[in-house]
Amino acid sequence: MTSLSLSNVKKHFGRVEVIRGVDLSVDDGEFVVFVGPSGCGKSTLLRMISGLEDISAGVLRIGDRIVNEVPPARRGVAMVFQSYALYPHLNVRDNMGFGLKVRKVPVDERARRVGEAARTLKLESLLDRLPRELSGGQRQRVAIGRAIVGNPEVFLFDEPLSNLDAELRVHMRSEIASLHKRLGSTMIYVTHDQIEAMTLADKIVVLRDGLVEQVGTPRELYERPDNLFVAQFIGSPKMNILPIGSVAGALPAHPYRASHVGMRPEDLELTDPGSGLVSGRVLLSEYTGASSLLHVELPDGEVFLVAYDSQLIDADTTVGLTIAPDRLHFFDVAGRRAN
Ligand SMILES: Nc1ncnc2c1ncn2[C@@H]1O[C@H](COP(=O)(O)OP(=O)(O)OP(=O)(O)O)[C@@H](O)[C@H]1O
Repeated sequence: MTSLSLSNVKKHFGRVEVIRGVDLSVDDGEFVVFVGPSGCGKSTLLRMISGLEDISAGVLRIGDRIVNEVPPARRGVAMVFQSYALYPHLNVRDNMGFGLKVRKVPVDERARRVGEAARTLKLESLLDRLPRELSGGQRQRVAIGRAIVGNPEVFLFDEPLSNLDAELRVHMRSEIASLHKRLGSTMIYVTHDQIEAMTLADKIVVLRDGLVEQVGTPRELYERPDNLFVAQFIGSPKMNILPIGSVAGALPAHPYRASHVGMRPEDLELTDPGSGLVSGRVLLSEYTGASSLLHVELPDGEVFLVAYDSQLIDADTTVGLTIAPDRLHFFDVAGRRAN
């Protein structure tokens, strides 16, 4: 277990700067998730922490050591990849023990650590199988097992579940959460999946274009996004945003110098046309089981998403939309949170 910090960390590939000055601290035992649009630098940042990419500028500390120049094997980190990266010709036992063998850990110590990791990950009955004889979820468990046996101070996960089908993802997600609880290790995890980020993270880091947009707990990011980008990135379906001018007359009095107002789909309620904040025409009503998602076209052509109970509403019906005043998110002209 250990803490970790990045100070003004940068990365150039040739003349292109893809990580443009990141400051971040990760506490001992914390589960931190990196999210952000494709190409924003999540994997690059993770690979810089692991030592697979060098650091162009800034300082990376793991524990109280500066590790910029420390080779990957000496950083006390272990990385789990999306592609599993198992050796196809080695069985599960040897895949898990490979790193220990390279480090010349004695045979019985190796066997003990592999046995313990296999028990933790319920792989005991599979130790003699080759990777091709395993399911995707079992392969990923072996990859995690290989990380565990090295007894790392920090686990790094690069989209470890994205090759799995939906059901297995949910299952493995809960396994990773319980692994974190059991080991208490520091973990950094890259994902595209909002639910993974929201459910696993103690702290989410939202990246955009090589910079940190906001760091916070899932609840902080969801309930008080710092800016328009985070407001629209976190949450699915995403937050509806309107220029303040289009609803100014209907908004409750407020002291904010705001240029945009945001409303989460699940905070909106239907009301009689003309009586709410805005009115619009139902374009589409999508039934998703537990709830429906209404697409409502406002007079200026904006389409609002509204999460609604399971009842469907006919297309072309005109509806009013209302929201509790304390559920409104205000943003200033620069896109920063105003309330
Ligand atoms: N070896 C490399 N050489 C040049 N450019 C690279 C290299 N690796 C990554 N990049 C660029 O750096 C930027 C960040 O890439 P990175 O893979 O870190 O993004 P990401 O957020 O993980 O994306 P994704 O979600 O699509 O996996 C991208 O613009 C990418 O094209």
